[in-house]
Amino acid sequence: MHPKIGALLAKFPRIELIPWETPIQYLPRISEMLGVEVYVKRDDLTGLGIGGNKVRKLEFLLGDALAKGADTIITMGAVHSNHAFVTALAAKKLGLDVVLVLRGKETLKGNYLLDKLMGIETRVYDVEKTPDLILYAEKVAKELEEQGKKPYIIPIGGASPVGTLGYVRMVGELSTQISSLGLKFDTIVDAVGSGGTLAGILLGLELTKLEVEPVGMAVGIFGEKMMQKVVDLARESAKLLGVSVELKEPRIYDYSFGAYGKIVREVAELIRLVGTKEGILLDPVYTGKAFYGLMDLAKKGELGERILFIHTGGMPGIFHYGEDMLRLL
Ligand SMILES: Cc1ncc(COP(=O)(O)O)c(CNC2(C(=O)O)CC2)c1O
Repeated sequence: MHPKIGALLAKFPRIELIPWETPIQYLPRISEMLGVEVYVKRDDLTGLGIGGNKVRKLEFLLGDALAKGADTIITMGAVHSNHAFVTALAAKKLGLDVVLVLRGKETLKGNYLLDKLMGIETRVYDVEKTPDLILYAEKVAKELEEQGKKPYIIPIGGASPVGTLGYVRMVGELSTQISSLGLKFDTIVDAVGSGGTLAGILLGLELTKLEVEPVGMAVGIFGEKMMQKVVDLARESAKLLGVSVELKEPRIYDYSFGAYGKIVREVAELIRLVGTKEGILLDPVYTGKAFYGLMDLAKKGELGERILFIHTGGMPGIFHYGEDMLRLL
């Protein structure tokens, strides 16, 4: 762990949910296809339940919830939400109650099937966008308070200054890994949904002075608001840490293929390619779109000679949308 990052984060309550460092893996056959070196940081292997990037954020978010005496966790997402399921599983593991406030159709596939299998309480609402759920989540919190419970609301994707510390810590872990491997990366690429992961990477790179350019691949329609959210989150986390930093806007590209959650043939083909070439499974909502963007830009020479992809998990999405993808292949 980078000493400066370790020292800064030591003052925040953190529950260890990831008992190891996630590995960095070279992708020889994808690298050969692209003519540049591609590595992947296996944050799909963070280990709690379905793993993924949210577990890093939850170490600090659930640490904060417990420090504040919470007994019930509320969070939000689409019914296919990786974040919602892994939050619920971590909360249950820590002996906390949990209510998931979700949007969409109750489909017993992927994460929603896991929610039900684990006996997690879900409230599903027919709203357009996940932020529309905030009001419902606040109502659930009020209802719980009237029952004498102490609820703690985790925002969509865990995208808050406290949650962002999870990816500041990831960069602290990464910096010692790459110096012992003697590797220097030109770019670090991740999927952008609620923006917290990229925000943490942005701040972590600034604090460690690691000379790697962060590049985001937005999987929802990307607009100026998203960029602002990433930079604001990084700034608020810096304030939380009590550090003043100069933060440059990262490059963020729109690889949503027109809409968040839209299942497209190009990504189904990409998932099959990476799966059969490297034995690594990507998902159709997040990491498949982000890796498509990585390959697209790498072919144009826009990501440098050595690229690190953060595999942020999302496996259940393959089972939620598997039939849709098969019909496209
Ligand atoms: C597998 C996977 N990879 C990347 C991301 C994007 O991370 P950020 O939300 O931190 O930008 C998600 C998010 N998922 C959300 C969810 O509800 O699951 C927050 C949107 C993800 O699940």
